[in-house]
Amino acid sequence: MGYAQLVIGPAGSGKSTYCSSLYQHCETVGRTIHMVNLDPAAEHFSYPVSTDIRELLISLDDVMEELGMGPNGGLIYCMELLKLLTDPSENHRHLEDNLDDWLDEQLEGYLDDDYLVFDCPGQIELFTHVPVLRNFVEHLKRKNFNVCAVYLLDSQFVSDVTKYISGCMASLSAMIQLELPHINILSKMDLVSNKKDVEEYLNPEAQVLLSQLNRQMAPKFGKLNKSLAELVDDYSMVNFIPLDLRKESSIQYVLSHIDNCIQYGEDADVKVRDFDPEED
Ligand SMILES: Nc1nc2c(ncn2[C@@H]2O[C@H](COP(=O)(O)OP(=O)(O)OP(=O)(O)O)[C@@H](O)[C@H]2O)c(=O)[nH]1
Ligand SMILES: [Mg+2]
Repeated sequence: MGYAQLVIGPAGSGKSTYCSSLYQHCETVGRTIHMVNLDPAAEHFSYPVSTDIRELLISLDDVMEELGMGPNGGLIYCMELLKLLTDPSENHRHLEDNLDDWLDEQLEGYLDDDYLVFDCPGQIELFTHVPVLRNFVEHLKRKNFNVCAVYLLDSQFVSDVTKYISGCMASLSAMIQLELPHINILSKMDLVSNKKDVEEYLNPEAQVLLSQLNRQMAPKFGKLNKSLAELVDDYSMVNFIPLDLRKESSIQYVLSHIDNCIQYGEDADVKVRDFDPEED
């Protein structure tokens, strides 16, 4: 049995920074995690990468140059290639392996109880309707991994109810597409000066959302607002944990939620030193 976090969320929401802080935190408390880069466009890392998808892929630069694609379409193409590589062209001969074979090969390098953290690209298509990430997850599950989706949303984007709702919808579509245990995180809390503005969205009441939406939007949206507020309420898992990377206790809190989701440490003798939240 292995354990894995799939770190997803919109571009720039703080996924790689979270990965790096998580890695440092685990070093501090004497816990081993392995970092996997799934972003073909990534260039610099502030954590040691133990598995890197760029070894398998042609680089995003090549795709953009050879096929004349832009960065977003190019990246989706890169990720889709992982599945399509049954017939690699002359130029792409090193792409013969498909994703599953590559993943198998990589996973052989890990031990039974290892804990992997996958830093994903930020193209929202990848976890809303392009099947590649879903297939990837299915394969991890077949390999006996307990996987949790960790969805990051930038706290700067929940400053009002309409932005909050659209953030929820994106998270919800990832939840539905991936069908994984799912933790929502509100990232970059250090940038929020008035915590009250954000607090009401951490665990919101449908009624409050509805009245705020109605106040802000034209009357013709009334019916839609009601449905949206109910939807967010029905999926009561659409709530958010705030994350402030300056605070070890905040990282620890988020990590313990995720661990709980994937049942990490329930039966294993987990080597975690006692943690003192006062250290921040
Ligand atoms: N103040 C602050 N800035 C942050 C935090 N997390 C990330 N950032 C900044 O936000 C920007 C994007 O962060 P990344 O970690 O690269 O975001 P990402 O989600 O990996 O981005 P993509 O991989 O491009 O989708 C960078 O400039 C980071 O320095 C945070 O907790 N606080
Ligand atoms: Mg990143």
